[in-house]
Amino acid sequence: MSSSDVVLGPNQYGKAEVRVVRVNRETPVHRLMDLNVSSLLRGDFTDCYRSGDNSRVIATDTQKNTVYAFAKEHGISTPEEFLLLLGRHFTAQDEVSGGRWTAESYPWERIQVPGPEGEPRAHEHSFVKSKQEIRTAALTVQDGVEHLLGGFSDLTVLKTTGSEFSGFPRDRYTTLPETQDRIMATDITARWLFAADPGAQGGAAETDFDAVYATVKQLVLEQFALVHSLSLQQTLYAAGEAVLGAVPEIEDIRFVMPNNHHYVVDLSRFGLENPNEVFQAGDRPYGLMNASVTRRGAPSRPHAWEWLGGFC
Ligand SMILES: O=c1[nH]c(=O)c2[nH]c(=O)[nH]c2[nH]1
Repeated sequence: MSSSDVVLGPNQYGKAEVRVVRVNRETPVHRLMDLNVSSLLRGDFTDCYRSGDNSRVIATDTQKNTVYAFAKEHGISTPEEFLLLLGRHFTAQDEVSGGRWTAESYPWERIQVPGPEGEPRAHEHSFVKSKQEIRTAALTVQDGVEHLLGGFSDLTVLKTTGSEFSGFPRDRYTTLPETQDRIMATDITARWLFAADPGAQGGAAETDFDAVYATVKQLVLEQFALVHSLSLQQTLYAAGEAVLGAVPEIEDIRFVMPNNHHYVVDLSRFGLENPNEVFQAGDRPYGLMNASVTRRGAPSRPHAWEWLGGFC
């Protein structure tokens, strides 16, 4: 095979998992942002891969330093806005035509301490990590277009009733009994695509990313609780539909939901009844639901989702 028979395929490179903690000390009530940021650049880096020519390679170390310098110079208001700053900075450079910038944001809450009258108050500079879920953001710039995703991972929820699964086809390998009452539990990972260029031309100022985040999380939790579920798929769709109905800035929301099975333990061996009270929490295997819920007619924007493991 001659070297001309081989070509470099799609590629990106950069610094993964830059851990940056930004303290805002403008007032005695400090604010804290704790992020894990990755920066991956795209462009014509063929000569680097094929002949070791680094003359167009923005060092991954420089990318890391830029994250820290931007945290100082611009602060970190929201993960989405921080990624927009990074993406625009790098794509303004000749060598870079696009890229992918991602962030995980770890939530900290103020520690509650007794106030002067003994009532609880939020401490100014002491925090406790809140473990409910991790907020995420991802910005992809491809062919001059920005694709911005908000999201969260591992929002673990469980309901002890209000979930059924029946009516499915049976064949010689089907053993699962139909159930009208079961535990339903999942770790919800979601990403939502903002309508084209929410960050363009002052658009970032118009989109309140924190408010969108709070609304999406609340709606997803509400639907999980309130929908009498005939399947996890149905619950997933209801959550997506509620979000699209309430948040005009979002045009597509995608979920990854494992079905964290809970098996009713057979206690009849011990002469005991078990009317859905004692369960074995399953580990593996687990059901897995991946789906997107999209506005009809929304433009297809596959670049937003490519290489973002798990989302279809
Ligand atoms: O909500 C569910 N959806 C399924 O597709 C499925 N399949 C299964 O075995 N249990 C369940 N539960």
